[in-house]
Amino acid sequence: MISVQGLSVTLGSREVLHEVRADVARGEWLAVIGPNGAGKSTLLRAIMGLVRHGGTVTLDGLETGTIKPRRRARLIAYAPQSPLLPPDMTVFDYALLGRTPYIPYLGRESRHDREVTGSVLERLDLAELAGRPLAHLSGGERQRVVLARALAQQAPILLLDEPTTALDLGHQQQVLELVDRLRLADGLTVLTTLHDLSVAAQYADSLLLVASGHAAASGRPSQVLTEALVSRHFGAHVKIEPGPDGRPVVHLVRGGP
Ligand SMILES: Nc1ncnc2c1ncn2[C@@H]1O[C@H](COP(=O)(O)OP(=O)(O)OP(=O)(O)O)[C@@H](O)[C@H]1O
Repeated sequence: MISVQGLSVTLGSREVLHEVRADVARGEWLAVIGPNGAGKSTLLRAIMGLVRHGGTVTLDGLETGTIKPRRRARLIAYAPQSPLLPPDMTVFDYALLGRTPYIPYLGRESRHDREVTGSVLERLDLAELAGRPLAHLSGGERQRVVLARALAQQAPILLLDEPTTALDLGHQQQVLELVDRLRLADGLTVLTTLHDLSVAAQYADSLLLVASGHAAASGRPSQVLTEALVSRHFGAHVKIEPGPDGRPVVHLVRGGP
């Protein structure tokens, strides 16, 4: 569904990504992990066509450069890490922007568009805030509104850049479970960056470890999350054990590195 081949990005005079390769099959969840500044967000932005890049990105077999914007918006939804939000726009109107690819030129949103938007807000605990201007939200509420807009788009590919950083534990679980349910029910293909390695291992089918702009490792969570790789690329001293479901859980070891 998503195929990235030989992807390189230069920002300013620095090559931020070098020949990165990634494949995500329909209905799969790939989590991109890696230290700060590794190039994770840049990878997502390149897949979205928001930064110039070398190499190819294909979505559902189509090279991104050849997809018309409206078609692309029906194919892929993207929730950036911290987008600029129009302060006076209400939560509902902002989430409704996700329906733009379905609204006819010079037309208005349909009842169905409003229903989809309302249902996404409901599922993200935002229904009560629907009329609130974006400037009057907490950081975690803002983050969920950005996600609501992406989910309202109902695209089969979902790109989420650090979707849970500002969320409390309950809302983290709510968001990740919702994405997982949509993936299992509708065959959504999910690519997300995640800083919490245990969470990434728990939800994703496979992990891509990006370090200094290179794909340093990829595969099943237990193949990528080894103490040696985490120590080498994150400079962290950790203990990794299988959790109750057999997937790796990463513990920080006090006193290191
Ligand atoms: N416009 C720019 N010009 C030059 N360098 C840039 C530019 N934008 C980002 N970078 C650099 O590109 C590198 C990759 O940034 P990116 O945001 O992709 O990292 P990341 O892995 O998502 O990091 P984090 O975990 O901190 O969010 C960083 O070193 C960053 O400083």
